[in-house]
Amino acid sequence: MAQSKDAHAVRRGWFISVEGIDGAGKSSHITAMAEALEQQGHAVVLTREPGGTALGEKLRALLLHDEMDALSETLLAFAARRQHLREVIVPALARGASVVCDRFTDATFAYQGAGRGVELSCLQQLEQWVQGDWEVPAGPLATAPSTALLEPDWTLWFDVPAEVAAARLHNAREPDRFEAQARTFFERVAAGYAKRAQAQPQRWIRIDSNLEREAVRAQVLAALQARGVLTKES
Ligand SMILES: Nc1ncnc2c1ncn2[C@@H]1O[C@H](COP(=O)(O)OP(=O)(O)OP(=O)(O)O)[C@@H](O)[C@H]1O
Ligand SMILES: Cc1cn([C@H]2C[C@H](O)[C@@H](COP(=O)(O)O)O2)c(=O)[nH]c1=O
Repeated sequence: MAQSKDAHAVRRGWFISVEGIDGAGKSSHITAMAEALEQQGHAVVLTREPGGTALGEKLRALLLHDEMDALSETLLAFAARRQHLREVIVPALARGASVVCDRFTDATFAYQGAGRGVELSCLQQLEQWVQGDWEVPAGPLATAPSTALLEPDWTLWFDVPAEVAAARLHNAREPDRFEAQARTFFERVAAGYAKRAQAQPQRWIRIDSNLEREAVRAQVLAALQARGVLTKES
């Protein structure tokens, strides 16, 4: 029987991003999430933004430690992202691996957009330039390769009040340039995430991170199981 060309096409893996204000507690769960995927037979690339490539890690050091204006921050975040897509994310998805990314473009909309006040139209233009021209196989949620913006299939958003996050970070480590920001900055960033989540509810998974670590972990697993990313035995 003749088969369509699509029947032989490689399907790409999951593209999952993880977001939240600094101190939300996401790092505590990302490795466990990647391990759970691996245990169920997925090849997984665990990576982060800014970073994930040699250039990206240099840009990360600048972003986290050097003073600069908000537009410079935005441009560096997108430059790191472009290289990350070229070297790591797109090749991984193309060979069928899943990508778990500690922050992606939603962080730029939340931190530089809502936090610093960079214009939405500027962020949207950069997003289109950086994420708009990749050819990757269809994702697990799609029936055909998409020519639209390359963005995560799922975004786990660790939501916690700014004062709880600040209390968690207090004395936890030497603060970087973002972690040293005032509470009001993180309230704006949190509102920025909430707005993004409201605009694209099909992609966003809100995790109530204002709970004991074990309860947060249970929510993460349940959310991924409910969406068929993980099977029940994880
Ligand atoms: N559920 C929790 N309850 C209490 N403390 C927590 C919880 N989760 C994480 N922490 C603690 O809060 C601090 C920040 O956690 P973590 O580094 O995982 O946050 P993060 O969201 O990854 O932050 P950042 O984005 O700044 O790296 C750490 O000291 C961690 O041990
Ligand atoms: C991708 C991205 C990140 N940031 C900020 C957010 C955090 O404060 C740091 C990264 O630190 P983490 O410990 O890895 O969470 O960078 C940003 O401002 N804009 C971005 O696009």
